Amino acid sequence: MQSFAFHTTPHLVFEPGSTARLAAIAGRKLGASVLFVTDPGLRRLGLCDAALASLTQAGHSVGVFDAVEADPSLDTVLKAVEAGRSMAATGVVGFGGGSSLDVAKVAALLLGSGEEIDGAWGVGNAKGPRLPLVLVPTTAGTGSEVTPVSIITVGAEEKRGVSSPIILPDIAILDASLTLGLPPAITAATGVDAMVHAIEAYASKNANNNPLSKMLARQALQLLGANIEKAVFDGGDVDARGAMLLGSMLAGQAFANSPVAAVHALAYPIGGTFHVPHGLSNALVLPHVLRFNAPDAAQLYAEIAADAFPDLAKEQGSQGRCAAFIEALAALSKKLGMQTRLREVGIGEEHLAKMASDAMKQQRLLVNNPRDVSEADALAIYKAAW
Ligand SMILES: NC(=O)c1ccc[n+]([C@@H]2O[C@H](COP(=O)([O-])OP(=O)(O)OC[C@H]3O[C@@H](n4cnc5c(N)ncnc54)[C@H](O)[C@@H]3O)[C@@H](O)[C@H]2O)c1
Ligand SMILES: [Fe+2]
Repeated sequence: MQSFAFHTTPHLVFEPGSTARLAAIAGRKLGASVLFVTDPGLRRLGLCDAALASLTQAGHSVGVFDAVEADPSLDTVLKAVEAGRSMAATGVVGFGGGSSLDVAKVAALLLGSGEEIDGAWGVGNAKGPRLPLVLVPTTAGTGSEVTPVSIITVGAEEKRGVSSPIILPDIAILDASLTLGLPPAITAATGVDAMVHAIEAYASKNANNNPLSKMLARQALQLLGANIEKAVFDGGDVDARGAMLLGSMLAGQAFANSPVAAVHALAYPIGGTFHVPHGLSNALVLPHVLRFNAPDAAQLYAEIAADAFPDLAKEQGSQGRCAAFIEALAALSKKLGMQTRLREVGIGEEHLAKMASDAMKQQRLLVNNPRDVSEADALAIYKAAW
């Protein structure tokens, strides 16, 4: 049997309303002075209030850094670190979507170790130790609360990653009540992102592809497939919201240990350059990348097709079931009201060549793809998606 290693967040709490008990759940881990990292929209909506009250009532002094933007920049990370230094932070809470969680992860690393970000980019280069870290996701998408990855935008358009088990948090708190007001478009995009994590983890060619990730990916697809429409069209359905949050976490655990591939590699130039939300970027290329991969991955896609879409169990043969799976994914994006073509999100055809060349920089992801992708292949995929 193939050898593998598996890392995940050691302490998980899944309970609606649990952020009101954040300080009790964290115990003494966070120390006296807590840097709370979030975004301005969540602050305005009052979603952070229960968590903040819990921390202050437990006697922590709390500094709120609420300037995280979507696809956060390096500048934002450095400002968060500065805020943490000026209050002598002893612990960090990340509260929000993937953007806030990713900033909190790197801030905890740089504050704890004093290392420079330049030496931490890439896989396994962070030195640590980091400050104690608690993450609270408010979208059901990235799974960042259980991944060793932080994605930061560097310069005008390059998305770069820090990947190291050191930035897995001590605790992840999954409170589905926080996601009840997540707008339909963000619910759809983040939900599809989670589905892509499960699909790419399952079919990953990575040497560490392992049975735990495969099992988690399938369970994730069952939860996400059965609940994504309910969550988008009836956002107040707490059971559907809980299933999406759990599904995104399971998909996160899967891809944290069996990494994502060409869908993400081709999505990053769309998000980085054109500021299209991460989940939508993935959805735009998803059917086209899967069609490209099908000659080498039909069997794998056929294995998971009925997890996401139970009706596909009736499709006979792996080729037919794979093709039906890809069509069902394309139809899902449409049903959820998402744009389905690159031209619909304002990308001119003249940009496709540069995007294909940028996608080639994501070799850390492309090496995991079940089929080799050349720059010409990437361009053909973008053209099909245009
Ligand atoms: N670390 C990882 O493993 C990983 C994996 C995938 C993606 N990412 C990164 O995560 C980022 C995307 O994160 P995201 O998709 O979660 O979105 P996000 O964090 O950028 O948030 C998107 C918007 O949703 C709003 N929002 C979030 N939660 C809400 C709620 N409960 N109610 C109302 N509004 C809410 C935010 O205020 C924001 O305006 C990208 O930078 C992407 O590259 C990281
Ligand atoms: Fe993603």
